[in-house]
Amino acid sequence: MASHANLPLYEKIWFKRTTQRIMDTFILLLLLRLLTYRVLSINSFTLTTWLLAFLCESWFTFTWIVILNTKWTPAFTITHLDRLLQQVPELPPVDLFVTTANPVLEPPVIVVNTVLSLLALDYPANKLACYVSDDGCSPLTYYALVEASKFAKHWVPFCNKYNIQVRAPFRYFPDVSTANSTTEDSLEFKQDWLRMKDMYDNLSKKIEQVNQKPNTFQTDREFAVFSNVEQRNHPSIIKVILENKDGLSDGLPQLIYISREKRPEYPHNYKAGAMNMLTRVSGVMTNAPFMLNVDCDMFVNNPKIVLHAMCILMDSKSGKEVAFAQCYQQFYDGVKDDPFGNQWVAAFEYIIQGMGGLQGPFYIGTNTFHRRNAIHGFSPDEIETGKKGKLAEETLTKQFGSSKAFVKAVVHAMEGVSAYTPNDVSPSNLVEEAIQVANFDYEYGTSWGKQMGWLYGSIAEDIPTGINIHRKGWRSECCVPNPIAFTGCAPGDFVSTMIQQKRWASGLTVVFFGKLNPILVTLFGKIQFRQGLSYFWATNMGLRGMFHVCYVSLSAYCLITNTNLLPKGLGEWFPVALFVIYNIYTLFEYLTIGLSIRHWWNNQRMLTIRSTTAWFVGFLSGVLKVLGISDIVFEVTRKEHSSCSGDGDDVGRFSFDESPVFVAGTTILLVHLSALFIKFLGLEAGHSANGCGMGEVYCSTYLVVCYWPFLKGLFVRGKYGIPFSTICKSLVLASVFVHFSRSVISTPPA
Ligand SMILES: O=c1ccn([C@@H]2O[C@H](COP(=O)(O)OP(=O)(O)O[C@H]3O[C@H](CO)[C@@H](O)[C@H](O)[C@H]3O)[C@@H](O)[C@H]2O)c(=O)[nH]1
Ligand SMILES: [Mn+2]
Repeated sequence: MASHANLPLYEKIWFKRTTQRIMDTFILLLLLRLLTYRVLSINSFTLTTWLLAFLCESWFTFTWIVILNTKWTPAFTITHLDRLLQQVPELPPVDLFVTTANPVLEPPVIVVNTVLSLLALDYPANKLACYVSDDGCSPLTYYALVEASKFAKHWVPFCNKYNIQVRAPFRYFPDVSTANSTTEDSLEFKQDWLRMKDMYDNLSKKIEQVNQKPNTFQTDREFAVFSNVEQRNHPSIIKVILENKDGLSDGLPQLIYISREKRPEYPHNYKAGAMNMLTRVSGVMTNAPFMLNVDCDMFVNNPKIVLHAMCILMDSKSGKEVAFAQCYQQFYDGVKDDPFGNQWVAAFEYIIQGMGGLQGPFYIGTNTFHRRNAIHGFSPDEIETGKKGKLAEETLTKQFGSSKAFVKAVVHAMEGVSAYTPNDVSPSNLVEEAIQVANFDYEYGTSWGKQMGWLYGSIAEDIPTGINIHRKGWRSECCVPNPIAFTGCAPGDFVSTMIQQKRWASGLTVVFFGKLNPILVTLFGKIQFRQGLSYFWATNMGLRGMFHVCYVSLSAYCLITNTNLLPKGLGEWFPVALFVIYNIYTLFEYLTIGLSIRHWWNNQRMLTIRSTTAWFVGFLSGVLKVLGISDIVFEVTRKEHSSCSGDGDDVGRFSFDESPVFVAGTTILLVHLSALFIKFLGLEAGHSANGCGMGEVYCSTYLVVCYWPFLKGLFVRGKYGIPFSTICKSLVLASVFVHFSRSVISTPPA
């Protein structure tokens, strides 16, 4: 037994994918070949065409190098639970954060299931406190949580007794096979199972009923605080729903509901604001050295996950520099073969795992275990020195705000995990202190959201928050236990997917052009070179969209004007080879990890669609925000009970709305259709000797094939059709493009 004493709690295994390296290099050589062609053929193009093509192709080549850099030295981690329990007899407390913002898009029954799965974690209950932040300030969400806490008194013991794996009831019960236990006490189990199912059905019915008749609340004293509140104008509301006063390890974790103060004239910084508030409120109440953050739809799929994460964060050697352990995101009931390209299976496998071998994965906003000290903005060295020489209280107040209780918590946290002592005052007696730190004016003049915590200014708060942590010298690790730690809800349709993509692109564009630009932080911070390159890739999503649109327009322009972009004749082989090899290779990548050909094609098609629409539009709105011309709001994605619950046959069908994203898409489609039309009818404007060849025709055809769902959308009315106004706008834009191209070519150079 004692032999475990000094063994590491987790191991990191690096591995090599040789085929991948060979193929990557080969594709890189072809890209370089295209670039050389471009450089050598400068005289056969007009200057603008040449310059644009050159810029785009250099950008694509550079992007390819950056991707290689991210993918080439992947690593995964193995955690040793048995060693943890022997080396760390006293497990550290963990605060659990759940954020919700909109009771309509995020139905309370989903939030409740996430919370139930957290309350039922396989970890000493007296070490867990679950904090729910409700930016929707919805009495319904609160009511659902209160009812769920009653159910939890039965649900948690049931899960523990039978060692249930999926502890979110709405995922557990529909799977009827769970009712058949193989153990001896199966009769008892069956009875318990039925009893629990009954209670859960009751719970969801209650929530549903109240959902339909919201005025039921007005009579109840407990809900009095919610009367007359507006979502964007109300004082802080904090309700302690469950308390574990006796500190029982087999009792229930504490459960606290919070809706922070909001005033219409003040920004509340969306999710980042909510997370910072949660950090403070939990600091005042329980101040656990580690915090888990999940979105309201990400329920626990592996009840031992906290133990796995603790193996990483509590490891006495390498664990010390780890600021956060990031678990993968996986989605339940995802539409088959990922038609909207939003399940990210391949991305996690290749990109996030690749970063696992560098300074560590990005912080992706959810399913993350954070070290409180890192969120408080300290670097690993500062923790060491802070422990020795005391930091002046004045400085701390300036940084963290005027709450004495919270500043005390910060100092206490710095003393380290082993010095942790639980708060002897129970949360319900600390509500007043907590309200103070949840109020909107608390952060004025402090460092919250600027130097520490979740960063403000970008609606994609996760990546910059991670950059800010990494640049202080911290590392991060992937935590990938089997079964997977959390599963959640991918956007169920095309419109929400595009909303999400646009939000990411605009948010990241703001980061790219800001203080946390990856090049700057690599030069001036402690971000390792290759990590910096990966961040460069992550934050330039919008810019990639811009270059993509530029290239796509260029190829249409060439068709319309009968000029060429790609080499002709014998030289045609290498763009074709590039295209074919790239596709075979990505297909191979998908097949290797067990995905289907259909899945691959859907993702390829969506890559083209989203980068030329949502990323491009996101880029434009990000630039407007950087220039101070307009602001961006966080649009929450709709979460559904089951993404397949939709309209039967229509699952996976593309829906559209009036968003500018679809104007961009429709315009591109119309432009390419006209270009092909012009080419085949021989209506090109110019008749230069250097006319366009087959390369441009292939490009346009490929694009139209990718855009097939849009083409269908042109001829359908209703939800699955492109709105008439969008078609009109796109027609105008497309005509302007065609007309402009033709007029350029017919005007002889001065
Ligand atoms: O004002 C707000 C807006 C959002 N949220 C919460 O933020 C979370 C993420 O929002 P969601 O609409 O689900 O966005 P996704 O695109 O699905 O989320 C991804 O992208 C976000 C950044 O754009 C990250 O914050 C998320 O963690 C990450 O999962 C949800 O729990 C929301 O309730 C708030 O708490 N307050
Ligand atoms: Mn989400």
